[in-house]
Amino acid sequence: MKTTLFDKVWNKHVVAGNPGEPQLLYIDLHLIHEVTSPQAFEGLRLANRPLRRPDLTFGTMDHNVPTKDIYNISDLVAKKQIEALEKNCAEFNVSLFGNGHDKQGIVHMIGPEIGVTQPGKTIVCGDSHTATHGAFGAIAFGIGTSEVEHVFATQTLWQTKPKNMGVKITGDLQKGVYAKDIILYLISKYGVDFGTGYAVEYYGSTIEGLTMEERMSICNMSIEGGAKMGMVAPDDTTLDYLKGREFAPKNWDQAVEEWRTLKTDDDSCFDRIIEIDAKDIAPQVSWGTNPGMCVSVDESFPEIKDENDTRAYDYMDLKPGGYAKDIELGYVFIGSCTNGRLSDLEEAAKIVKGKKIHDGITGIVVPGSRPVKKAAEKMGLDKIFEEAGFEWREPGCSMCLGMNPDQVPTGVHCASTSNRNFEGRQGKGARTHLCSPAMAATAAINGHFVDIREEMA
Ligand SMILES: CC(C)[C@H](C(=O)O)[C@@H](O)C(=O)O
Ligand code: SF4
Repeated sequence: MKTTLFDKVWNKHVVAGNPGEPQLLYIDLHLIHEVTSPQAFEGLRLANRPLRRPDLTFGTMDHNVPTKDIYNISDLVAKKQIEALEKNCAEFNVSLFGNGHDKQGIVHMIGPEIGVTQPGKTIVCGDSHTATHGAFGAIAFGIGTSEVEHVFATQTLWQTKPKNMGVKITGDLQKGVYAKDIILYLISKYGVDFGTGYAVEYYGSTIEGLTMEERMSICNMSIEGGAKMGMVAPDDTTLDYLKGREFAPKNWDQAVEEWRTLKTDDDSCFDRIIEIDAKDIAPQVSWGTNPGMCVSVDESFPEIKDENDTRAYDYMDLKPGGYAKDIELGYVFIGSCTNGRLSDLEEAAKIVKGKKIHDGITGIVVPGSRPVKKAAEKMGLDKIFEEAGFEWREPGCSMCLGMNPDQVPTGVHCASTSNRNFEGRQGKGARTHLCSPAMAATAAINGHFVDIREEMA
């Protein structure tokens, strides 16, 4: 029978349960961070149970860590969570990339970097952006703390199988349009719930032409479109990325042979298909308080349709009919698990090289992981950013969310390469505008958004 990539991976992992009912899945990789693991470890301890597969579990510190003075954690909750993770990983024998470790990074960066994120795996983490790992052709999704405990104890998880959706993107992207614009465009056009109840596979010539880092940016934000999982079928690009990484399979040829079978047989296997022509996508900027509230940079903000829109306009202090270029920016943040990878920093650095950030703009660049930081410094990117007036920081989630000292002040507008623009996301009263690294970098130089396509023409 013809099936999808998703079905193939799912079916290989079912341990118990019948189709149409919740099924027990075997979990190949469990990633953990300091925020959603403490209670799960406590549960194990109280039940006097061991952690079943420490060798399939990897921890990192990301959400709470300061990006300036990394060992000086003044927030008491943050400090407690960081210390708990350290203690728990030592006690349960879990590899931890703790504060200052040379493999430390945002949890969705470390898996691909060390090569544990692989095609055909089931990957979970107590974090909603786990779909990032689906870019490798894995089933990867976020779970809650009680599920984290279940995986600790059993290396399995009960799940109801979602339906299959294909998002087919074909054609060439315009110059100045990036993976981030693809996913923001998709969510703004089809809504923040288009993917609810589905596992989404991104495919088509545009996707095939993207690098792994770009595919990760797209899969990462599947959750902002309601889908718990986003996938791309493995191909030569995937293999090239993985080959030689620390945890890449030792029996490489055999693994590749199996990975080559991981693809959707044909379009008829999907329950729903969305088709997008890449040339229709312009650089995106969000104007409101969810990632679906986005416009093309040259398009005016939409009319008010409902109370959500009214509330969003009030919170953002913007009006229908306005334009992104007129937003008075105060902050620019380049980083996060969506756009804190080397190619994102390279793209932004190309734009700021030899220029100065605009008066009144605070700009910070935060590599998503220590390996990215190191690689960027080797290329001299840190110098380019610093000479332009940006702060160059230590890795972490940073200003993506207000769980650490990096926050946008109340009422200030921030051009941000992160993935969420909810009320208060970057700090109390902060006003977030989601965009690509290139758009954020140009905005920093100009003091407001500009159409990057014109700058590149
Ligand atoms: C703190 C964590 C549980 C949360 C998530 O699940 O995504 C965070 O990473 C986020 O991006 O909002
Ligand atoms: S960078 Fe942002 S989205 Fe990613 S895991 Fe951290 S807080 Fe969540």
